[in-house]
Amino acid sequence: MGVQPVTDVKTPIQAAEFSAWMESLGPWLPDAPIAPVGLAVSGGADSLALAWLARRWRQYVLAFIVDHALRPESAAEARLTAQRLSEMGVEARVLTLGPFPKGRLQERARDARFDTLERACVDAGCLDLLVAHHLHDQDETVSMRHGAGSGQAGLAGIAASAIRGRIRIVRPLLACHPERLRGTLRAASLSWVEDPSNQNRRFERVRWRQDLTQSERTQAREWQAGAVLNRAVRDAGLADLLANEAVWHPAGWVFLRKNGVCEDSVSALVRLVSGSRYRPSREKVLSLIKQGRGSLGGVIMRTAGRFGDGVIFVREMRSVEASVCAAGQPLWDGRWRCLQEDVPEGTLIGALGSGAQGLDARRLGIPVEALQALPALWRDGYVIGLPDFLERAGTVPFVWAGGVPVTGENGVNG
Ligand SMILES: Nc1ncnc2c1ncn2[C@@H]1O[C@H](COP(=O)(O)OP(=O)(O)OP(=O)(O)O)[C@@H](O)[C@H]1O
Repeated sequence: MGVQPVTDVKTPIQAAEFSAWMESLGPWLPDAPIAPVGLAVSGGADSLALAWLARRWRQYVLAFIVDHALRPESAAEARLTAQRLSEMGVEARVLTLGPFPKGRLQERARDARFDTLERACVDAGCLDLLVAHHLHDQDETVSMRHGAGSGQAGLAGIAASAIRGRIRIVRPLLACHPERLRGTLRAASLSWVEDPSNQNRRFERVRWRQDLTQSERTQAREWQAGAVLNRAVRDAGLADLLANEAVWHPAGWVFLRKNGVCEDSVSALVRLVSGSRYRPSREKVLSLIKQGRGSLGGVIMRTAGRFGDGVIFVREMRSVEASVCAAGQPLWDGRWRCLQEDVPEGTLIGALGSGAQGLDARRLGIPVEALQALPALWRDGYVIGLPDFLERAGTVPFVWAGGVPVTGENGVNG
């Protein structure tokens, strides 16, 4: 999906045009009530236009409105948005967030919003969630990242399609000028909510939005297009290299043959094994390769020894997350999800750690560090459930749920 010509930015978007954008981002499940397509709707012009267009594209869509409860009027705005959606024939659910800890408000609000949206999508059977980022959001992101010295990965900008946890986030409007979205709503006589924080220069993004000139936006689009191409070529090379040189084991660790050690493979594998959404910095990756072993981003890279001629990547015990309550199938350590439906009250998910003592790592074919960093169900200081792939009695289903692909994140981009 390339940038569309913006000769007349006021021309409303037609249903056929939107459908063509959606087709380019498929495949999609059949249009059925059992698996509606999710819509993230704030009530602003962009996401309301998205909802209106999406409803013309298919019958079964389900909108989620997150009320951050940070302003006194937000609950009423969320209700008003739900009503506007219902008038367009779009069913809507309001998700109200609890209070936030102080500091880094925008970032925390965004993370909490996505976590809540992901859970709501899973509950409602939505595999895909559409969000309304548009061309100007992309320009601003790329310009901000360029200003901060980002490399090619960052300059590739916001992805049109990306896996986030258990769902796929899709951004069909990334190549669309925001004026066209407002024009679309006006043509359909629809109103929207203006969020005052979108004008607040205290936020860095708002300053970029207001200050970018047309030629700076054009420049940002050139950087982004170049970076997307560069990323696609690097990704293809990396996928090839990993297919030939790496083995990813079900217990969450990776073997990489000596020939396969390079900046891209180490960076991707550190991120994969840690379950982090972020890549380690380039300098740190290069220094780790130079040393040949060490710890980076919560992952240990060391000589593979009995596992072959290369290195292994294992989750570092001292970096694993503290135990979490096991009820409700939570994600633990950004890596594992326990699918056990009923767990006794007071059960926790935590690292196997000392609970690995009775297990023979050598016979299981797992490095000791990887074994200790596996998840287990704990109750009153005792292990009551091991992951099922260890194939022992009394195991419980744990699945890898890092939700971050090793390559191909920016495969489709605006
Ligand atoms: N409170 C919210 N509830 C649901 N989805 C949201 C919410 N806030 C943002 N989103 C989704 O994330 C996208 C990008 O967020 P951003 O904060 O840039 O949007 P916005 O300025 O609120 O734009 P919009 O005009 O779409 O409302 C939105 O277009 C929308 O799809």
